[in-house]
Amino acid sequence: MAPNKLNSSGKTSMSCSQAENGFVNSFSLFPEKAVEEILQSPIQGSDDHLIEFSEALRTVAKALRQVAEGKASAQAEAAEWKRKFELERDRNLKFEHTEKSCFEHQVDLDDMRTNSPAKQPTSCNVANGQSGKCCSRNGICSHEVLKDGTPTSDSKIVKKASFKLSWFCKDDQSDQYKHDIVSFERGNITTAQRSSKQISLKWQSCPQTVLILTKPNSVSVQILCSEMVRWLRQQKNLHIYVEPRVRVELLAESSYFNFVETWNDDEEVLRLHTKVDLVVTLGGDGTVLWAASMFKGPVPPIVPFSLGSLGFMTPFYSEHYKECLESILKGPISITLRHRLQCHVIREAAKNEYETEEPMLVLNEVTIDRGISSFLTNLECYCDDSFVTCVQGDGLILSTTSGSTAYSLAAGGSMVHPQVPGILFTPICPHSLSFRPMIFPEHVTLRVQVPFNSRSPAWASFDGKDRKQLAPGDALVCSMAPWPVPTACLDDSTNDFLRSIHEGLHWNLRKTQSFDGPRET
Ligand SMILES: NC(=O)c1ccc[n+]([C@@H]2O[C@H](COP(=O)([O-])OP(=O)(O)OC[C@H]3O[C@@H](n4cnc5c(N)ncnc54)[C@H](O)[C@@H]3O)[C@@H](O)[C@H]2O)c1
Ligand SMILES: Nc1ncnc2c1ncn2[C@@H]1O[C@H](COP(=O)(O)OP(=O)(O)OP(=O)(O)O)[C@@H](O)[C@H]1O
Repeated sequence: MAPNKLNSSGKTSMSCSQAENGFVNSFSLFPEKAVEEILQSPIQGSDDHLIEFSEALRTVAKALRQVAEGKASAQAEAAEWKRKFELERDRNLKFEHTEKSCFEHQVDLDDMRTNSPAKQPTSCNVANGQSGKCCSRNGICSHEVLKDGTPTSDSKIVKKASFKLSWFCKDDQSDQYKHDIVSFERGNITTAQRSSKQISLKWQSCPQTVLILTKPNSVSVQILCSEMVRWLRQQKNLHIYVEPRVRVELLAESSYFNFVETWNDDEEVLRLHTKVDLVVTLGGDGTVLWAASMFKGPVPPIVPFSLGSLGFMTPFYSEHYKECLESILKGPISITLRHRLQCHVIREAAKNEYETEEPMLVLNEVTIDRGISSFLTNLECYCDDSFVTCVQGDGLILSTTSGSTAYSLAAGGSMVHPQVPGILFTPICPHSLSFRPMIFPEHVTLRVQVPFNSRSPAWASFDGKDRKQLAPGDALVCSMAPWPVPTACLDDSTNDFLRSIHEGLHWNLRKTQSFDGPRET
């Protein structure tokens, strides 16, 4: 239930208006009216006893008020926990149901593979009939994330390459998984070893299918795309998927490209992750955002080639595409797991929290702004039901760390290494001198609510696209999505990130001060 809905049910002190950036007026409860009435009447006499008595009464009234406030807030909290528990239980029941049907589906697929051994990848345990045992504790196996072996429209089984993700550190060549170690020995808490090192992807069977996504209306991209398709087919014998628009372009060039596959409807796009081993993007950052937006669930590894003006997420040079793809197809690949945010728009008219529109997944950010309205936006923000602040200004950006170099940066937010899991909370032109940007940890749920008394609606946009109006009473709820976007690194996450801000932004570029001058003696 929305915090303001809790308020509107109006049973507790938490329903007080949050005037002035949410400072709660907690003096709305007067549990002992009788005592108050006595106190309201001015003390006429100057008798010491009378004064003492009235002070004692004041103390009693204060204590009673505190007790009543405490009780009301405990009741509200209990109601909130009960509500959360019920929602969670419903969700789990739904989830269990979905899991069960997925499992049954997977069992069917395993059966199909067992019955047609020629179609099984050789090096994968799952395909060898040990489903569920292939993923050791030392990494993440693709079969846990990407369900493979979905039959295509012509009933062929598409083999999906199996891979393993593991932590990798430069000075340790062993494939061992590193844990975050918290030691409680002798009461000392230490983090002895950090796990967040470079992530490495190792193919366990060869990639078979590549999806190529291209920036539209670019001749250089079109030329590179047809060259790359030929090379991948002739030299690597891969299955190639492209967008319907691109297939038309390729066929206009030559009927040779008849082997290139595409899709007919959105349903097929939703199943793409079950067929595609690798996604190649030819364009700028916008094309990477486009690629990510096509996958509403798990995302196959993306290899982003730079054909835009700036490229914060596109480290690969298109001139060297053959060498790059050779080494990517062979593996291992350094990977940046880019976190995404999952956004739900909750309409005031909805009957409950989960009656929402389709969730939107963003790789950069969700922006809530004033749109074409000239009024100040007024947005109430909550973090896990705790009131954060009320944004009064042009709007608010909730950004991933990958998006930290995009709009959030322009609005004054900090640049954050993309491997850091967090949600940036960056105001756009706040009309308050003290509103500094913030970063929340990954586990929180943020809620941005357009107050009922707002002068105008607000507008939400997702990675700069798909604008949605938020009327007074509507809210946007945002949390970390369970499906990150794995992008291949040219070098590693840190070097790629630093190179992008040096080359893309000329970050902290200044002529070095000369040695030739005054010196401290
Ligand atoms: N004032 C601003 O800086 C501003 C305003 C609106 C949108 N944007 C950004 O544009 C993004 C949409 O990109 P698009 O290419 O579809 O639109 P676009 O074609 O308008 O390009 C926007 C610019 O943002 C850059 N960009 C995108 N993602 C980036 C990232 N993660 N790090 C650094 N730069 C990045 C692109 O390279 C491009 O130069 C939005 O997600 C938003 O972050 C920025
Ligand atoms: N396959 C695609 N289909 C439709 N639109 C796309 C596709 N790929 C990219 N776009 C859109 O095209 C626009 C430009 O793409 P992109 O940012 O990759 O190129 P760019 O503008 O040349 O790069 P840069 O912003 O670095 O100069 C973006 O808004 C993006 O969403």
